Amino acid sequence: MSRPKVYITKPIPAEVRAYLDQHCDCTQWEEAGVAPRERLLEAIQDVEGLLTHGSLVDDELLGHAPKLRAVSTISVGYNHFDLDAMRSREVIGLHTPYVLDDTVADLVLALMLSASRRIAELDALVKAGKWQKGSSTNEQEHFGMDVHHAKLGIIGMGRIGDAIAKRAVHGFGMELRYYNRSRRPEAEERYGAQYCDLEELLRESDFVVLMTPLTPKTVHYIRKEHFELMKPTAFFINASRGQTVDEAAMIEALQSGKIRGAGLDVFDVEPVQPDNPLLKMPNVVTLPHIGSATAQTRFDMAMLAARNLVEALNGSRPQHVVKELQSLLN
Ligand SMILES: NC(=O)c1ccc[n+]([C@@H]2O[C@H](COP(=O)([O-])OP(=O)(O)OC[C@H]3O[C@@H](n4cnc5c(N)ncnc54)[C@H](O)[C@@H]3O)[C@@H](O)[C@H]2O)c1
Ligand SMILES: O=C(O)[C@H](O)CO
Repeated sequence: MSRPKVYITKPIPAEVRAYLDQHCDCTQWEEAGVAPRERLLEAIQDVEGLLTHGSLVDDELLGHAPKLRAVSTISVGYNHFDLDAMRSREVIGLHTPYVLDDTVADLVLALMLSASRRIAELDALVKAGKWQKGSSTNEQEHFGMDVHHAKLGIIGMGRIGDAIAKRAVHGFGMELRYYNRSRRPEAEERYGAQYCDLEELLRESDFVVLMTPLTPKTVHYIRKEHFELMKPTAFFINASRGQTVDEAAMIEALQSGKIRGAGLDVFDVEPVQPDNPLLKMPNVVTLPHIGSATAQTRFDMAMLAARNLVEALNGSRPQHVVKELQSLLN
């Protein structure tokens, strides 16, 4: 039986490549980063499978790959898939749920703690030699806000939301509200979480965490009117996608003191532009989209994505097809 041809759009761990080589004829982008669009379009003319990370999979790309049957992304988010184009060309899309939940949840807690206890700001102060003699953590200039026993609101209570809830409630004794597309009785039972509407969540929470996927319905999901509902002492944490928030409205809310601070792993434009006002705000913690970026978790994601692709190409029923394309399996 002939082996399916696969293109890999970015360097992957040797062990994952060795696994793929057992099942497929692979070609890989060997340089740093991700294959640039033009090179990618040239490379996929003959392939049946694509292993990728964030490359836009749209009608143009699919038109360059007439034999393509499956695209497997090394991410749980798949907002870079044009689902209509994939459905109409019968190309299956696969992603990597579950394996990164704990790692991303750890980072969300780190953002909450860093923003509210001013870790990055005060680290910079100490390193700049500006820790004045006589000042101590008891002095008001270094005060922050408590995370423990504060009120947390999670928007998008899915796999990662659940892992955040576990840490926040069981570890930090936080009081939890959540807003989700549908109610999650198991989260209510496990964490004493209270389901409420978005407005109540924003009004009541000391920390608002946004964890929805980016879909046509969640573009600028959190906007000016939402920041206006939040407490002036509240922190806004975004580890979903930059476009789920109206960034200009968030900047205005931070500049005018409508909210106290923010912890951001994602931005409207990535890498974030150097002139973005968020980068000048001491009350905002900024990270370069590293939610899942530990060596073990990135390895697990790459291996899962490779297994997903092999399953899809060898005719067995793949487990991690994105839900909008599962009808292609029937
Ligand atoms: N910063 C990072 O590095 C990083 C890492 C992993 C995931 N993410 C992002 O986090 C997202 C969530 O991942 P997950 O595995 O928890 O996904 P998930 O599907 O398990 O959870 C998402 C939740 O959001 C809810 N939701 C969807 N649309 C909604 C809407 N319009 N209103 C209210 N709720 C809505 C869903 O019902 C679901 O419960 C990913 O899609 C990705 O964009 C970011
Ligand atoms: O969606 C994901 O898995 C992360 O954002 C990494 O890209």
